[in-house]
Amino acid sequence: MADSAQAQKLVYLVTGGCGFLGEHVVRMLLQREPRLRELRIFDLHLGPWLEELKTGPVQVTAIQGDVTQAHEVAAAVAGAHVVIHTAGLVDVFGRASPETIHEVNVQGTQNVIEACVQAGTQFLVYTSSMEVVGPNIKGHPFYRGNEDTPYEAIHRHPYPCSKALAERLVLEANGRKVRGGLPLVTCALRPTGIYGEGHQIMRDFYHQGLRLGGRLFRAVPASVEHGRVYVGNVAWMHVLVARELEQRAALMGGQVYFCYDKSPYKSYEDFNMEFLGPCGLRLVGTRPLLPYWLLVFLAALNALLQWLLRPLLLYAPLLNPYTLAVANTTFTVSTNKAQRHFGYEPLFSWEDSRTRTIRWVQAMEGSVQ
Ligand SMILES: NC(=O)c1ccc[n+]([C@@H]2O[C@H](COP(=O)([O-])OP(=O)(O)OC[C@H]3O[C@@H](n4cnc5c(N)ncnc54)[C@H](O)[C@@H]3O)[C@@H](O)[C@H]2O)c1
Ligand SMILES: C[C@@H](CO)CCC[C@@H](C)[C@H]1CC[C@H]2[C@@H]3[C@H](O)C=C4C[C@@H](O)CC[C@]4(C)[C@H]3CC[C@]12C
Repeated sequence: MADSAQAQKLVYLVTGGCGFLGEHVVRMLLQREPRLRELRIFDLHLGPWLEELKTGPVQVTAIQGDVTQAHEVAAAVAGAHVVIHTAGLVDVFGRASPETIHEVNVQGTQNVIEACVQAGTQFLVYTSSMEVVGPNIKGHPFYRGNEDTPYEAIHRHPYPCSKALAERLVLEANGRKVRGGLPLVTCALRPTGIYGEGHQIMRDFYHQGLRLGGRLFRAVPASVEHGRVYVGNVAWMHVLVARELEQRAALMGGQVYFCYDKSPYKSYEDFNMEFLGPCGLRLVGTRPLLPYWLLVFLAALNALLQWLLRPLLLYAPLLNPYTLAVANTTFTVSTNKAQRHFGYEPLFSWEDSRTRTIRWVQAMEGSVQ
């Protein structure tokens, strides 16, 4: 008992800790980081599920705050040993303005970096995204690439632009002296499309399928591969990186790592059917039912309607020119950098990841099961 009390000395802060990924990171830290004394969870919106965490041996501190407010971030970071910065505005549907996306994702990240420097916090893990690399605006495929694969990363959409800028800030901050004179050690994790319990877009597809009488209609060719990774494995990578950053600062500082596991390479829609199929949905068509030019036209129409209706209401359907381009461009990773640098192995097998996700869909309100 005395040993474990002595070992529990670290204070972690997770920004965005109430989001889809953030909640998994929080729960994973509590399960798998024995050195934790206090876990601070910082988010714009705090979830009620946090209450159940407060009865355990680790002090759980919920902080309602906004990453764009430097003083709120500074107060949350003060005294923390490690910051895991997952907070972000994930918007590829035109819900938020480009300015707001920039403010949250870029200025928010700058605030986190400055807070670490001022507070003397030495370890910062940033949740980046595959979109920092691609797909690019030219629609070039990225086929089973790794962190060193040459690729023309050019973006126009506010979300990938903001993630790329924020990632650069984090990597450039590696080595800066924090209060007390020690160097800041940073790194960035780049998940591909995350899936698993709590995934809002999976929920949207499921409900859309139910509304369409248990059917979804194929829009993307089955040959287009889209990288996916299970949320539990992404969370586990964050926990491992945070743990190893101190011991392997010279190797890991300033590095980027794609998040990967054993999830199969498939098209976005075929991959979703791995979970939605067993829950009673059917994907109609072995080839896209509509020609590509018509989808491009519908996506452009949606963008126009969004613009026209903006003064009256928010029209933000799943299909727009950007989401169509992403879904239609092969982007998959094949790498072992995380295994080589910090011993990462996926914690959840593909079978486990699939079963857990199916159970979650089945438990959803309105489920056909
Ligand atoms: N979902 C994916 O497929 C995916 C893939 C790659 C990278 N990412 C990255 O992972 C991170 C988490 O994404 P997610 O899918 O869990 O999204 P999410 O929207 O579920 O979670 C983001 C969290 O950040 C919080 N947040 C937003 N603005 C904030 C602000 N101004 N101040 C404080 N908190 C704020 C939100 O309240 C939310 O809880 C993001 O940085 C995202 O860019 C996500
Ligand atoms: C053409 C439609 C017919 O069914 C399908 C549209 C699917 C899109 C809504 C999604 C296809 C690829 C997704 C993105 C990808 O998985 C990676 C992402 C990175 C991450 O940082 C944020 C989420 C996302 C942009 C994700 C969003 C939804 C898609 C564009």
